[in-house]
Amino acid sequence: MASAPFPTEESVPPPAIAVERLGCRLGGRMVLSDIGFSVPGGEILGILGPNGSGKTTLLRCVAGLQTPSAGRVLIDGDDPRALRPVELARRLALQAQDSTAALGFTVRDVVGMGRLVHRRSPFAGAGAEDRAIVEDALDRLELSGLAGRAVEQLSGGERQRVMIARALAQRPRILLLDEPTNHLDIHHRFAVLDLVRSLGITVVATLHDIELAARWCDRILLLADGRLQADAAPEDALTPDRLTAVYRVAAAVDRRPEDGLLRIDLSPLMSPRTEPSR
Ligand SMILES: Nc1ncnc2c1ncn2[C@@H]1O[C@H](COP(=O)(O)OP(=O)(O)OP(=O)(O)O)[C@@H](O)[C@H]1O
Repeated sequence: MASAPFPTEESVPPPAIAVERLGCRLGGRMVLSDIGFSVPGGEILGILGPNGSGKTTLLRCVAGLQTPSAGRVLIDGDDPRALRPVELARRLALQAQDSTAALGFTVRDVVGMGRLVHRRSPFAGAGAEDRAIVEDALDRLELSGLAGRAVEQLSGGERQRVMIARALAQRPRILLLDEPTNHLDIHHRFAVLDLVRSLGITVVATLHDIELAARWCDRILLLADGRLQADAAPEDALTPDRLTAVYRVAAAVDRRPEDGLLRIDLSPLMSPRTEPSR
């Protein structure tokens, strides 16, 4: 009987992202210490943690925009800072929170910027395929009606969708999202996260909405003070005790009886000052 070849070390692909003993010093302070994890291709990883815990810095290290002070990041086995910018941008797109670089352009122009890394030369114009991909990204993010509008004339949520559309137009294998839902109304939160999941690509997203993250992510990294507190499936990472320790809130976690989705109820910790008087 013919047997399948046993995978050798060379034939096993590296994880899409590997982070090894990463440390990052900013302003004379270690804002990330001893962070290690890997992300297999196709996984959706959420990075959660309180303000200032290091989520954006970690995402910037993965994107090759921030040089670590210790350890390393590998994208498909390569150091992102050693790759040519165009090569890195074909593998990985970052949707950052800041959209100021888009000001002065129309929505369609900004989404079209995602195609620049695929041009054969910097002087080549957009081809039919580029234009089709841009229209598809506009349509998916419900932006077709705003395509001719200047970005500065958009609301915060519309602008956020433009930056996501631009990242999608880049057609990356890895998508890094920095708080992709913070300006979005509830319809667009679900729509954008469903859309991203449907792409089947590797995604790393920083998120503040704990329940949304629990339902959407395959795995959660929980950060506090620049250190990893958990790296596990949502139900194992987001335990009531851990949520209380990290976020300083009271937490109850259970599953909705109708569909088994995680339900996370958060409330302020009772202190003598906030306790209602009888
Ligand atoms: N350029 C910088 N120089 C010095 N310190 C910085 C710099 N950028 C960020 N920091 C500090 O690093 C820490 C981590 O910041 P980071 O933006 O990664 O946190 P975060 O978890 O994304 O926060 P938030 O939830 O508020 O967006 C914070 O204490 C922040 O003040």
